[in-house]
Amino acid sequence: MPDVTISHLSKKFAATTVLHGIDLTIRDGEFFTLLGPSGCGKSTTLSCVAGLERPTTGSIAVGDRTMVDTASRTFVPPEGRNLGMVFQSYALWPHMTVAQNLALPLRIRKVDRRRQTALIGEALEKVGLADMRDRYPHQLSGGQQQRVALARALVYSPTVLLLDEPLSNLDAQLREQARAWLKRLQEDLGITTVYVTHDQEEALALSDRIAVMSEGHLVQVGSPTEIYQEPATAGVAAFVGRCNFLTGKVAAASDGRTEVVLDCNGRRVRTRAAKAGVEAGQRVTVAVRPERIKVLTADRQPPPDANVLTGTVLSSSYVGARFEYDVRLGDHAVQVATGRPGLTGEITLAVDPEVCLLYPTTDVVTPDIEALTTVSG
Ligand SMILES: Nc1ncnc2c1ncn2[C@@H]1O[C@H](COP(=O)(O)OP(=O)(O)OP(=O)(O)O)[C@@H](O)[C@H]1O
Repeated sequence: MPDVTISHLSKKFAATTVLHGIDLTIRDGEFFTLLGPSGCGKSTTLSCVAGLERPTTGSIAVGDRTMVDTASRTFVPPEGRNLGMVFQSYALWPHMTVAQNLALPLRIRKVDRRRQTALIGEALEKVGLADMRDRYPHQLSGGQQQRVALARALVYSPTVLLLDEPLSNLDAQLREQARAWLKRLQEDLGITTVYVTHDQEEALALSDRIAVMSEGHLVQVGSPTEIYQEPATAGVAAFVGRCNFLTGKVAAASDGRTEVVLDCNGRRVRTRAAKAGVEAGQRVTVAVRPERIKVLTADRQPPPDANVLTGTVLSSSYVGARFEYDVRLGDHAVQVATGRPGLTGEITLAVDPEVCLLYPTTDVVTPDIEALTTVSG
């Protein structure tokens, strides 16, 4: 299976630029996800790969085949690209059976009848629907319709699979099952896959690598663990998973550690070094995931290097696998996720400097203590 190489891809709609020079290589056999909030340009990028949109500038190649290059005025139409596509609306023809729906792309490609029957059988086998070929779409569940759409994208052996929010019409439980199934299928087929979603959990669960997009730019490209544990910006930390943000001022910065005086309670905390480097006196944002904050009890001593902070529990909720607490820290609140039930009143928190990420920005909104106090009564 080939790589997909996107170079200097820009797209304007009238006077508005929605993609600003995207450079990206999606590797052979990779499950690659474009992740970002609504309107950031994920679908437009995918549509440019599919040939449904023409870039304003830039080029896209699949393997060594150039699909579009604005410099040399090359443009291969969608039907000439041999890419499989599945969209949010499965777009199955309601008046055609499953087999007839799958036959359509084969007829367009002038595959002979006998070969069509064999290919349709194989594709339905792959998605586990071999016995449903004569059903109409309305006789199938949402999950089955989604599989038919996938089978239709696979039936002509595309070189790359392009999936635009294909699971978003399924209910939560079905969606999780479909996610696991899709991941296994993609691995079995080894097909290079470009997946578009705004659902960060889905992206983390499915992908080999993720590109986080914001306002037509790529902000970070990395494995799910890199994106979650080493977010490149406070914006990525906020978008992927939950995160606490505390603002403050750098007191001292030395190799590997930075000391920050927090605005919320005037306490000094040690953090990791900022990626971009910071100077004493600079305003910064400290970001910590809720599950990285440890709750100390009498029998549990803080690790030697940890930041130790006291706070007051404002509210708690039980979410099945863990308890979540809103904890007042000075005039701010932080979220703490832990297995410990029944925490109330004043508690002591330990935070390893290694899990305190530091960003030279103060642009992330911190939780409003008034709102939390009101909610908790
Ligand atoms: N045909 C079009 N004409 C004008 N503007 C468009 C067109 N298609 C997309 N846009 C604009 O381009 C921007 C990016 O849209 P795009 O659909 O790529 O975003 P997205 O990240 O996929 O969002 P969503 O998750 O909501 O689908 C948006 O501001 C959108 O309004």
